[in-house]
Amino acid sequence: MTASRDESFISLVPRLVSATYFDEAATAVLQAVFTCVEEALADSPFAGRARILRGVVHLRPEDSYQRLFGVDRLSGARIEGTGYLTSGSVWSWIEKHRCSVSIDVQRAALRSWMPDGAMAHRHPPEAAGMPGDATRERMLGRDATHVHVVPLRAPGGSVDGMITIEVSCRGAVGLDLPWAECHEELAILASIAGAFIAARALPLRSDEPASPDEFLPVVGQSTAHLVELLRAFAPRDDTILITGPTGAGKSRLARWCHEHSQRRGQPFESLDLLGVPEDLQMAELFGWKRGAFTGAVKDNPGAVARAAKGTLFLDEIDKLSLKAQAGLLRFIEERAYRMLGDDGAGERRADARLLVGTNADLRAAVRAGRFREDLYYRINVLPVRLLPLAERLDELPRWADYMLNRRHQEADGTGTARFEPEAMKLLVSAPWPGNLRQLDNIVRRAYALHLAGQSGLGGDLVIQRRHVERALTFDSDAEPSALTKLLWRAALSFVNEAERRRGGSAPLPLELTDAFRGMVLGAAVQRTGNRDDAFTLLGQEMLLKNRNHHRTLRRELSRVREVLDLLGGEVEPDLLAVLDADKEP
Ligand SMILES: Nc1ncnc2c1ncn2[C@@H]1O[C@H](COP(=O)(O)OP(=O)(O)OP(=O)(O)O)[C@@H](O)[C@H]1O
Repeated sequence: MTASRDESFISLVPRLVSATYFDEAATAVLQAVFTCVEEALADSPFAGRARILRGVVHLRPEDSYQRLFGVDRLSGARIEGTGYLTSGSVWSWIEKHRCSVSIDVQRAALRSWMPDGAMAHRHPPEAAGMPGDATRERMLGRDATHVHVVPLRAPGGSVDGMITIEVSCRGAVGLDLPWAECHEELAILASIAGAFIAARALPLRSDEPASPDEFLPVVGQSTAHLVELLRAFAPRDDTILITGPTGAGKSRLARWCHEHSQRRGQPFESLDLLGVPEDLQMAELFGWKRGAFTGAVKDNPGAVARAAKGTLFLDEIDKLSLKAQAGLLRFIEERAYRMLGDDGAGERRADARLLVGTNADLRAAVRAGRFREDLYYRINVLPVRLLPLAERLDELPRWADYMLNRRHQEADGTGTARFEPEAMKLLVSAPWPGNLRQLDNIVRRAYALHLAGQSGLGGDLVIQRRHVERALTFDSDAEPSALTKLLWRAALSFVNEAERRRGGSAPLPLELTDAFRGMVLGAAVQRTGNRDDAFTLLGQEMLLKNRNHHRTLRRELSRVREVLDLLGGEVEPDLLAVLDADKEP
């Protein structure tokens, strides 16, 4: 190692230790990287012909959060936005193999420097790890003919990000820049950077604080860096994967991304896959032609077509069947799809930007074989994680105030509404497993309790501690809100089906929802194993007293049969067992 390389290594650690912001640390790392590469270039046949254009440090550990910072070598200017992100295929390749890669952009050749130092491969253009044509075009468009990517990884740890160096050397197409001479030193630099940067989760220095708006009314310290990132990601057309617990606000954040993209003003279509049975997912996504299946009485364009020119948010993506995963992958790769039952026109195309949400661990789903690995990497281009409310309590008072005032406006109240300090303290100290959705419910309940105790809506309104206390007591079991959510989803599924049958010979009238009573009774019989206990459990002692419950159960279950006959398809084995038992003499 030369003296100046030595120096840059030695000075790197204290600079990383004293850095308070991510960009300071990234700048220190990139300066050491530039020194290392420039010395290798100076000792090579490309001396004077090859020049470093820029370097980028990109942090993306475990999909939880990201930081991106780059430096233009010539001007020293900070590189903004995510336009310089190396492609998702490179990321998945280095993450999988923990190797550095060198890309000859014009020749579309890729060399992997495996960590054991022994192997170096060349790959044909279509091989895994190679950036796609569009990304290579973009690289060439900014004069980058050679790109070297090093995994950012603390010794022995997982891959937490990558360092990318872009070099311009038009005369070196098909020739190796001196990566062989410097890739090991770069790997050492990256491991020092990994140990200090990834572990410390340094914040981004933000010139302009993220400002709240209609779609994201509260941006506190906890989410400021996330919003910073999203401001960079939202305008791009890449897929954003929003992970986070239920009720944390993923759908709203997706809408925010749409409103901050060039597609704003175009359709925003949201499809929650939890509410769509697996055998209908392809149809809901890609549409169907009349007669494609029983009950398809008229054409339906599907979510992808409805989102054309705009954005499609697919929530609960982990619920996608393997068949629909294959369809979605094809749509992402080729923007092409086929409507169900469309044998004539065949292939259709739609330009829809994809945003996806999930509450599940998609990596675990990939390992378990429930989620396709290739699709995972396709949707995991820009992953962001929304924290549970319990981890952003600094924002809770503002959320509570915002939700209260929104409720007050909806109720046509005049003046302002606020929580007294003791009431707010109680909110901050409560557990929030249901996140923002639960908070919204509590706020609404406390508001209703307050109104119940006074005559009108006039004047300023102060919610007291006792109202919050009572609202929280009702809510002490988080289950009811989960049930409400599921009931709502069932209602949406029902309406979806009714829409599908609109105008057909077998419509879906509202009366069929009465079958729900029968299903609940059936579930209770199945759970308790005994009709008397089931009716007692559901507060029907009167029927038991008169011994009328057998007749009631029979009547309710016959409604269930009616719905099942109309809808067709598979029936849950437990429900089938209850129905069969009812037939027995
Ligand atoms: N930006 C926001 N503005 C106003 N209310 C919000 C916002 N984000 C979340 N909420 C409240 O939280 C509720 C849940 O939000 P959202 O549906 O976006 O969460 P989610 O994470 O997508 O939930 P799930 O995973 O259960 O679908 C909303 O109905 C609303 O009451």
